[in-house]
Amino acid sequence: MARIVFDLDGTLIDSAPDIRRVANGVLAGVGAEKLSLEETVSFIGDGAGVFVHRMRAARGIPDADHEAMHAAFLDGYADAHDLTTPYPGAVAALELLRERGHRLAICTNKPAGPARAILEHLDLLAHFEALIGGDSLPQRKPDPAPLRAAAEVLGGEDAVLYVGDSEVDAATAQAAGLPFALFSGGYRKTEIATIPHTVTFDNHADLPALLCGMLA
Ligand SMILES: O=C(O)COP(=O)(O)O
Ligand SMILES: [Mg+2]
Repeated sequence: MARIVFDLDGTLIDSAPDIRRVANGVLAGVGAEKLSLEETVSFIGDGAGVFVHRMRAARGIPDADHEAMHAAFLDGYADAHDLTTPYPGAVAALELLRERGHRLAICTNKPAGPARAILEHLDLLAHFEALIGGDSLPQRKPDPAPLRAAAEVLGGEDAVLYVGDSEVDAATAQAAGLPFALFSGGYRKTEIATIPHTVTFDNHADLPALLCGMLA
């Protein structure tokens, strides 16, 4: 048995199209050019505030506009659901892990409200006993505190594994001293070989066996 903590965006769900739609609504509000999907993906990973900062930088929008754009972004984020899908095999993998008695949690840099809302919308929230978002603690990933907090909420003595898709997730697991499973098909920005990981996978159907191997 293990405590298995998952990242969310780019790991369990392909949420970039919804994030892009929200971002483009905010950009339209200030008369700026829209983001491509590739740009959107490249801005994801460090939470909503950093996302807004990166999109402003890309469009030359001044710091003075940050507060209003961040607020508008969070507003739209609250029900950004329609274009988001779980990765193929992810739901079955979560179900199997739970059947086997593992305890699951989420540690994401997405704000906790939108993270909870999208999981509820996809009927996945009940799989997770804990959810730590990018705004749940004063620290966010790659600080190890949110990952440790997610594991602590699960409680018990079982081993803790982290599953994620990005450089930030790898750094977080390293800082926490925990094994890390890297999904190669998410939103990473660099080559797999340069991202520290214990195992890597490109198909969620392989995840239960892989995680079992990490515990052996
Ligand atoms: O919202 C973000 O920037 C990142 O979200 P993630 O931590 O679930 O990948
Ligand atoms: Mg991610």
